[in-house]
Amino acid sequence: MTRKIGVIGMGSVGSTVAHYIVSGGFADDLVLIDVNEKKVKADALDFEDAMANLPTHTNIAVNDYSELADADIVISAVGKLQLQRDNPSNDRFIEYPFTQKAAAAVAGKIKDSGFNGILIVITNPVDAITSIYQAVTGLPKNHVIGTGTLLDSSRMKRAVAKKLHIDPRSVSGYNLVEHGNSQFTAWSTVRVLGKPITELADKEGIDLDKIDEDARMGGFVVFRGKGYTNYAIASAAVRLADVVLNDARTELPVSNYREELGAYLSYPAIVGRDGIVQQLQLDLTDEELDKLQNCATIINEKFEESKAKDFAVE
Ligand SMILES: NC(=O)c1ccc[n+]([C@@H]2O[C@H](COP(=O)([O-])OP(=O)(O)OC[C@H]3O[C@@H](n4cnc5c(N)ncnc54)[C@H](O)[C@@H]3O)[C@@H](O)[C@H]2O)c1
Repeated sequence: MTRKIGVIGMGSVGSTVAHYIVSGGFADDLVLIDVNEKKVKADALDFEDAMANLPTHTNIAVNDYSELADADIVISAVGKLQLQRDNPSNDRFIEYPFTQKAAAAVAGKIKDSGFNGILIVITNPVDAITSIYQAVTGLPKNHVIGTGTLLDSSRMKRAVAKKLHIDPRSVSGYNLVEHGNSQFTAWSTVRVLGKPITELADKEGIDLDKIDEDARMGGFVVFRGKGYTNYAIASAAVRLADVVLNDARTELPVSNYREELGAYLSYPAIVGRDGIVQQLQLDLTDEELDKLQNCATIINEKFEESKAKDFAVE
């Protein structure tokens, strides 16, 4: 069975996603799409020039939506990060006036291609944009997934792991709800060194509030350093794609539609070839439950305000 992935939007993020896919051999066929034809063609040629020195081969098609008809996965990295550079705000909604329209247009083309796989959304503000992609493509809700707080959770793991001088993969637990300012680390879910972190924090001198803030603002620290972020998000998106391709049924904190909260938001789910195959129910503390409800309300309000639902296709 061949593995086919489409990447739409070849800016800093999309081109890093594509490079990771090509260099890691995650797909047999790769479709690259961008309105900036010069850039996407140049990237495709650059990848093909890498092929002779790579361990695996990838077939690459450029700017052809019809190629998505039989793709397993499409990844949206469409965006306009210049808006963030022009208006430094620490708020991912700064891109929304552009991305809501771009996502709706791209989603229409994905739908017209006959694509029937799993759509992974990176474009910010990711929870609201994931809703738009689902509404316009009409794909089942469990087939449209935002990378959500998979990235923020890995930022939290990095901060905890550095404090304890261990591998971030030896930290488990989640940042929840919005890939944005209302997110929070659900400390009741975080375990390390075989214990709940809440039992270790005082003894090890770990300031949980500071790490929570670190995870929330980590992206902006990287952004201020180089004007974009790419490696960590590309790793998260390609991991998610690989979990789908392998039908791995991995527990991941990704943006998925939670019926009881009426929104796409990050909450751990089991992910496999059929997208979100099982939704989890965490035992959160009362304080965390309050934060969760508050974040869900914020996400819903922002989505309503934007009139993004106008993009829904009946
Ligand atoms: N979810 C996350 O954790 C996360 C992390 C980092 C970045 N992002 C987001 O990912 C997106 C991409 O980031 P970036 O730094 O690569 O931005 P960028 O501005 O460098 O690149 C965006 C690309 O999208 C292309 N594009 C725009 N409209 C398009 C359309 N209609 N069809 C096809 N291509 C189109 C542009 O030509 C450009 O090449 C942004 O929205 C950014 O905020 C999300």
